[in-house]
Amino acid sequence: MIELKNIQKIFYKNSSEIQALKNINLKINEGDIFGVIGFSGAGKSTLIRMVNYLEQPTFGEVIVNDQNLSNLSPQKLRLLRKQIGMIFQHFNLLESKTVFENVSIPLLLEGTDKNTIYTRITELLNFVGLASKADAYPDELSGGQKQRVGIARALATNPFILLCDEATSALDPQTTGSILQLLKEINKKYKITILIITHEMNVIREICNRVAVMEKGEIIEEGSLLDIFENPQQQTTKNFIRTIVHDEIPPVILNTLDFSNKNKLVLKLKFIGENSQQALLSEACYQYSVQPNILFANVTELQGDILGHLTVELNGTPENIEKTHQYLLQKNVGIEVVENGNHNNCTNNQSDS
Ligand SMILES: Nc1ncnc2c1ncn2[C@@H]1O[C@H](COP(=O)(O)OP(=O)(O)OP(=O)(O)O)[C@@H](O)[C@H]1O
Repeated sequence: MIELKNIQKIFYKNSSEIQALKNINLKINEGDIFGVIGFSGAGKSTLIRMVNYLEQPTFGEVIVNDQNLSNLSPQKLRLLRKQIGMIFQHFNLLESKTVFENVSIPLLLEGTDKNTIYTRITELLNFVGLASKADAYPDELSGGQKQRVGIARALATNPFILLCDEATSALDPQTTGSILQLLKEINKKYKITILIITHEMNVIREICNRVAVMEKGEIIEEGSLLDIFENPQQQTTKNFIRTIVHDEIPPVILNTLDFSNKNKLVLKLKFIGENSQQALLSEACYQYSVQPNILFANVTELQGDILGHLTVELNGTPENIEKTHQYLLQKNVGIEVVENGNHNNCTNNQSDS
């Protein structure tokens, strides 16, 4: 559906070069809600603007629906752009036009007749929940309502791709949630592939099925939502995840632990999917006569999957503690041994710092 091949983008400013994108390779499949996350300056906006060729690569190819954009005539590029909708952080509405008029703009530019426009815009305003605001002006709307207008306008020409440029960054958490649900509905109902750029991990968690993490113009990590949350490889990815998944032992608890006592072992356990439902820890402790002392627990929902974090102090003989440890490993529980307050001894599929 969308493919970026060996993309580089260099901006020239005051006789110096800014390498905004370096060797970007990315494939977005039909039906994806694909999220690109990165800090400010990572290159996200430049990347998303490649897809509708608002920004052209210095090197590399952009392929959309099997068409190499660099080979398209200006007329064919204009036609393709009509099929790629875009929404923005600051909505980009015309303040002097009503809601109805703002949403109509793409159809007016196409020369669509008035009756068709009326039917289509009425349908879209109903869909985004703004039928009663058709005659209102943007300054009479809340941020969330303005973004709904932006979404209706982006859908007016029946696009097959929707690009979302920090679409919820100016909204409060509750409004963000409702806009994200609307995007999910659009993806399902109209079968529109969605590419979202954001600096908020919550946006990724709520609706994306695939994720790429960007840093300094490069994609440093990519995978399914569960892959990224379960086994992040890069420090930046881990930092983003920690903005919403709290898996650190609070210092006030950490300071009470005695790491030199051989009859105690502190483990940080990660449960995924079905494992999270099972009483694996209590089974193991019961079997090997070990007393668990739960220090910290947290459960995160990832669009139907469960990711659980549990930090536990095992109390028993060193042999029984080791048997309990091995039992949990065999059950595919992600485990880190916490030593001296550092959980750097990875004993399963973990690679945390
Ligand atoms: N038109 C331009 N001219 C010169 N430099 C640019 C231009 N557009 C972007 N850049 C530079 O390219 C780099 C990537 O910018 P970009 O806006 O793509 O990052 P971003 O991840 O979207 O950041 P933000 O979230 O702050 O918008 C930055 O160093 C930026 O200053």
